[in-house]
Amino acid sequence: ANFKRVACPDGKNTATNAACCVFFALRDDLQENLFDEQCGEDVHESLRLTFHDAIAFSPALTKQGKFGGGGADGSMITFPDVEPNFEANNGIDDSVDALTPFLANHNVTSGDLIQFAGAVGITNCPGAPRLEFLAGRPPPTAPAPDGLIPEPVDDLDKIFARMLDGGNFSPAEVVALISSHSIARADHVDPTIQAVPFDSTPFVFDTQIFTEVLLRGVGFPGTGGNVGEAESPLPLTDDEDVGEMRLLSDSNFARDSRTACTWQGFVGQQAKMQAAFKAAMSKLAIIGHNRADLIDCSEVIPPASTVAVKGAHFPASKTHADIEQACASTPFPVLPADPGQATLIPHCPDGSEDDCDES
Ligand code: HEM
Ligand SMILES: [Ca+2]
Ligand SMILES: [Ca+2]
Ligand SMILES: [Mn+2]
Repeated sequence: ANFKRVACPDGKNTATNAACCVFFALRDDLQENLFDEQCGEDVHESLRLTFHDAIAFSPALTKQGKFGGGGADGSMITFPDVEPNFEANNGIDDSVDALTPFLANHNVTSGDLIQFAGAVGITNCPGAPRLEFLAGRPPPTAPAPDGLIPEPVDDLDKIFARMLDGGNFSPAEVVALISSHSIARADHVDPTIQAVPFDSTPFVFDTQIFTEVLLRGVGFPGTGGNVGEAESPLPLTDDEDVGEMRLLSDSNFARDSRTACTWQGFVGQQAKMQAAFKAAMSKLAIIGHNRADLIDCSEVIPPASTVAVKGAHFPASKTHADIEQACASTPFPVLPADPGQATLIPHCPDGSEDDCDES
């Protein structure tokens, strides 16, 4: 092996492989001009885009002689008038529009840009692991066909089959990937409210998503009756501080006998969740490619956030009695409860209620 580092043309950095050099400036540009070094909306939407670009890949379709999509190939960005218009990609155009300008100033492919942005972005989120980043995805050849993105209304048989076909993911790996919903807010599930968080800490990559989705649902934030939505334990809403939303699919993962124990097993287990998410993301990020064809540029990803993360807890007004135990073999762990009445979930990463221009 040759351990000599190459000097990058920027005169500032060295790299294990010359192919990694372009990513240093891209990293700094993304952090300064898109993410603002925060775990805000653009980070969340970039992470969602890593999934929607990658999972649109189907060996099952290829076997039928049809084009099954190119996986993590940047098709979402290169053909912006096709896949972003599919119903299951509603809202993905925000991240496509945000990332596209970076291609003008950085010599990278759209497929590399998407996975790189996701990995860089989540380093702004307390609690998130540092992901692997491999470079060298070729440009996409065509947009993926419709129908390959899981939707919250889909039953679990359908979601598990799609995730197996698309990324060779087991149900346990699907649950690990849902850690991403710890830094996630819905803009399009309920048309009357935007930036509706899936847990009470949408700017922290913690295990609250696994804790809170197991709480008994009591109502809907905004309006009821939306497709793919289940009742939430914390629907309290006040203006921009919209209450928590639960996706029907997340509700099902938490309660289905195939995944309930994996789901509960992440409650309060931050390091275990981080490791499982990182491993599953390593598979997701290279769907449609051979690992051996890519170059490891993980060194360009910033270190993980060192901001301390509060341990798993019941949000104020909730206790162990509100848990709907679904794992048959292991009792739900004992957790502390925040005191007092139910509180609103802040709309902004800095904890304020408005003026952060994040929707
Ligand atoms: C497998 C089943 C999944 C379903 C049914 C699903 C569904 C959804 C839905 C409906 C939204 C709300 C979109 C909106 O209305 O704005 C959402 C948001 C999000 N999803 Fe998923 N998702 C799944 C898996 C994943 C995976 C595997 C990832 C990443 C690895 C991911 C990352 C995200 C993120 C980060 C957001 C928040 C985006 C934002 O805050 O703007 N999801 N998901
Ligand atoms: Ca794609
Ligand atoms: Ca969270
Ligand atoms: Mn959003």
